[in-house]
Amino acid sequence: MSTINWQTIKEYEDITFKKSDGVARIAFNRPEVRNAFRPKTVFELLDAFQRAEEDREIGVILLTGEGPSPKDDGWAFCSGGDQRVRGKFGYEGEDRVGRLNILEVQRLIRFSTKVVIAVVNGWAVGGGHSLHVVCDMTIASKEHAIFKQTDADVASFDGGFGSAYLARQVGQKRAREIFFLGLNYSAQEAYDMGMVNAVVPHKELEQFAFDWGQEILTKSPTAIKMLKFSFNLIDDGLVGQQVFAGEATRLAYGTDEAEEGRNAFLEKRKRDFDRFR
Ligand SMILES: CC(C)(COP(=O)(O)OP(=O)(O)OC[C@H]1O[C@@H](n2cnc3c(N)ncnc32)[C@H](O)[C@@H]1OP(=O)(O)O)[C@@H](O)C(=O)NCCC(=O)NCCSC(=O)c1cc(O)c2ccccc2c1O
Repeated sequence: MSTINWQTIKEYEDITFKKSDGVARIAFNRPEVRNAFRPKTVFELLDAFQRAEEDREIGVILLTGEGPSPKDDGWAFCSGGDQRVRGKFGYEGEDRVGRLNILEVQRLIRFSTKVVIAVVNGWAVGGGHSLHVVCDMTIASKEHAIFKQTDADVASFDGGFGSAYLARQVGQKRAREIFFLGLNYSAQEAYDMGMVNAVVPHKELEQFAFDWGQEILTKSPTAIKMLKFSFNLIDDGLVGQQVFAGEATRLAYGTDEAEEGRNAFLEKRKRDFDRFR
């Protein structure tokens, strides 16, 4: 068991962002509304995920929710879009622009070169459920995690990762049940279905997730990154190929052969790749 020493990286209003020994922790911080997100929350998430992506010390990102609620002690990972600010064209901030910008967060998680783990400490509902789905792994609180897909209740539908990728995890029949009925599922039920990796007593949840992070950090970062994009590739089409190929290009840039190509151009001389055949 490793000691956690969270240090705040940046202060935000709707989220918290900390790191300790190579592991970042990004958490929703609106526990009074079960950590529902508004556009401001999402802008802050985008900023934190981008910072975590570019921080070379960080190899693993935990996504979780602050809690419990000061109102009633209820725990939440995330209850999806804040329905109080939903307009005709999406979720509105002070500028009144309607946004569905949580989809950008989903893409950052999906295409992150780091391993992203959902640490589900309470309700994972609607768009919050979709976020756990898109994370690389999910660790759930035995006592407090509840998985529920309410999209159809509020006339919304995540037709991307939230549903289609969920079906990859739990199978078509179960995924349709989750969306069409909107039932509550415990951590153990979610584990049995294949959408949760581990069920952990609430008090040990964060330490457990942090320890998994430490284990992942002992492994080759290049291998982990290429494995993640290999897992993604079959479902991500040409974009998946682009992401995977981008990392292949990065690896190629590190070779003497690539240096010869660049140097010959810069030195205005004939390129010579003979020694690389
Ligand atoms: C999450 C719950 C099941 C929890 O139930 P519980 O009984 O424990 O708690 P309360 O219902 O009393 O809630 C406490 C308090 O929080 C407020 N609240 C909870 N969730 C939200 C929310 N999402 N938005 C606004 N406010 C919320 C609740 O009103 C209470 O406030 P008080 O003032 O009364 O104390 C239950 O709360 C629940 O079902 N919540 C709603 C879940 C939901 O439907 N979420 C939206 C789904 S749609 C979505 O998230 C979504 C977003 C996107 O951006 C998309 C983009 C593109 C495609 C799809 C998208 C999408 O589907």
